[in-house]
Amino acid sequence: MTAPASAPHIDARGLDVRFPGGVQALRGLDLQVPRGQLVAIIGPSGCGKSTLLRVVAGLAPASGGTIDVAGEAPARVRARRAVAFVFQDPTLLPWRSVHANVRLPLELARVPRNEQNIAADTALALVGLSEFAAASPAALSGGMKMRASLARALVGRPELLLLDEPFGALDELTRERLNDELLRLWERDRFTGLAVTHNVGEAVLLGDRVVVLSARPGRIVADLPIDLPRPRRAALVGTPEFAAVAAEVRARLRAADVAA
Ligand SMILES: Nc1ncnc2c1ncn2[C@@H]1O[C@H](COP(=O)(O)OP(=O)(O)OP(=O)(O)O)[C@@H](O)[C@H]1O
Repeated sequence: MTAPASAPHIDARGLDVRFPGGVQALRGLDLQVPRGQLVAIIGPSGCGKSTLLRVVAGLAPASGGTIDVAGEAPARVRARRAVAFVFQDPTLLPWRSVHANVRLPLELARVPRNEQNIAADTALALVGLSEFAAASPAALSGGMKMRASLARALVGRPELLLLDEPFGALDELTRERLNDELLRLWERDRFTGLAVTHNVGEAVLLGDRVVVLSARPGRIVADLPIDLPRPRRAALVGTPEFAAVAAEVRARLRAADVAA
């Protein structure tokens, strides 16, 4: 069953997550995300951001409330490979070439080999890694590994992309470049995206909205629309309009942290 096009792509209501040891990561979280929207999630350390992504991905169960993705249970969406995850660690398989890593999701989905190759070639070209298709992941820099990881996530054209602090381990310039690349990919595919970040500037640059979580147990304490024009690129970060929006987000984040 598919939800009507007007229904939110992600619909979490009263979401609770309590781990078996008793830690409550999320409490009463309500989040509705329309299809094609890019939402940045920010909050104090340990407030449940990764847990939220894991629940949306169908990798962890909710203990209370409801969560639907495209009108279905998240695990079903994962089973039909409509969701992709990008972590801080690019997790490339060292014994496979870059190309073989990128086509892996299609191989697992038993897509015909020629289609796998075409899609992997396209994804690698989009992230500027065509020349490294035959290389081993060990030959890539940190930024290039992350590009390969992005290409692998997007090779199957997922409806939903979950990003968990993906560029956090990279130097600032590489991070800027990758954010530009991510924005370009989103402009092409218009997937729905949830991006967890610790960086206020990154949240404002990427997000149609910035959702601020409270300290654990996480719930939404601010949901700020970001009305900066698109297409956006990292150069926007230096403008006064950007600085004003970022200052507002920073103030809300500080308030969430102090409330802890
Ligand atoms: N499998 C688990 N079992 C028990 N507790 C867990 C488990 N996973 C996470 N937690 C706890 O739940 C809370 C939320 O963790 P989570 O990783 O979602 O936070 P986060 O906001 O992503 O953190 P950070 O900003 O530091 O990356 C933390 O207190 C964490 O220790």
